[in-house]
Amino acid sequence: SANQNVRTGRSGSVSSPPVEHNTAEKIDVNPPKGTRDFPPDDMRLRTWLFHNFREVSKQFGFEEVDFPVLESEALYIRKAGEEIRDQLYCFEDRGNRRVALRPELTPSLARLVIQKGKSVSLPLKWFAIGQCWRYERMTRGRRREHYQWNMDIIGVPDVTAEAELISSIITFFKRIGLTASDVGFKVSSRKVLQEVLRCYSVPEDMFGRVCIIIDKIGKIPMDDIRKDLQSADMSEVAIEELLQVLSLKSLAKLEEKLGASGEALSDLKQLFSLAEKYGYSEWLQFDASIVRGLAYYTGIVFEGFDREGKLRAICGGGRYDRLLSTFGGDDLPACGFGFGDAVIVELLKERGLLPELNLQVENIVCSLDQELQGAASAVATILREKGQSVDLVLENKPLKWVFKRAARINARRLILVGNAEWQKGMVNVKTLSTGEQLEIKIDELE
Ligand SMILES: Nc1ccc(Br)nc1
Repeated sequence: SANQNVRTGRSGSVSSPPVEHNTAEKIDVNPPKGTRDFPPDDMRLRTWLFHNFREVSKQFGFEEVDFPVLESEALYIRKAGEEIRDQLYCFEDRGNRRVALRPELTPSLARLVIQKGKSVSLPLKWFAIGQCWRYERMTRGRRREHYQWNMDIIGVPDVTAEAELISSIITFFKRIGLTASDVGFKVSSRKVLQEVLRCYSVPEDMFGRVCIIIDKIGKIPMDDIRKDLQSADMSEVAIEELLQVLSLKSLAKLEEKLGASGEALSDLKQLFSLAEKYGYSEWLQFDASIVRGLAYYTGIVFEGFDREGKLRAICGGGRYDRLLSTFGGDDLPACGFGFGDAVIVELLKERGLLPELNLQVENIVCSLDQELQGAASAVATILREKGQSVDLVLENKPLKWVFKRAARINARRLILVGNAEWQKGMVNVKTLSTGEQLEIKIDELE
């Protein structure tokens, strides 16, 4: 091009004349409140995390699924007073439809299962990694988006499904260097709550709401908990009995309280027995106070916690056998978990377990003469067609600049395309770790 003639040697070239002064109003270059960019370093860590999510999901025979980040608001309208409802990122679209950025993945999964109906064979073992949203007043300055790994088993009524899901999370923890000394699982069943409420004739339709109230223990004053329980038609006696049962941390004590015939106890006993067989008993503990904050759980619930007690729950899940029928579908037994991308990173930082992840490009290719830029592109193509990664230097740069870039991208080799060598059908290959330099025939490059 005409500009070509005015290029000044290696150091640089004349581009269009500089703008005298920039009159444009500077946009806010930060992402919207509560959201994150993922520049290369952060994106490498996220990719590493998601790779481990995927590897474990594959190891357990799960299939990946995905759903729109935008869903009908109706998926999340549950009357139990959940935080997820209070913080729904919802709006009316241009077609006057009430829609929401998904706050979690399970309702989408339930929707897809119903949509697929009889065309899929059970059990379904599906996993997804998706961005989830909440609209929270920025008073607490918390994030408004995070990525969640979900694994769900649809069509298995036995706690063998929950045992398998917990095993998959433990497999993930072990993969990234965490042990039972670092993290554990608190396990309970909502059937504990159900059995107590039945004893005190609390209406069944209060169940979800009572769970949400109980989940706030430790987050709001106990007086407010008691007031909320009273508003859920519970008597003083029922409330005290319930709070007493929720403080239990041993299955033996639970049996003393509820008797041996209830489903809660048999489910939990079976789960702990299966944990023994899987070899992960040391990771689990019974804790009746665990109810989780989603209204749709109906049975076993569990959450991963850091044993130092500094962080919020790492992950959580449980059985939700009635969710499909709330969407008008036929009920199917279902259980699953959600695992966020934030707390786990905080924990790995705490434990010094964040992986060293650097950009690694095998080759950097550069022409020593501007007439050989095309030749350099040809060399890059040859290497790439052999499956190698190449950073092709795209402008005339001083060698000092090239070496600096080679170091930054951790290139293994520097391929120099020079006139003399090119005339002989060769290039200069420098192994950067040893400094060894060889002239290699282009068709023998590998
Ligand atoms: N459900 C939800 C969504 C987004 C964030 Br951040 N936390 C929880």
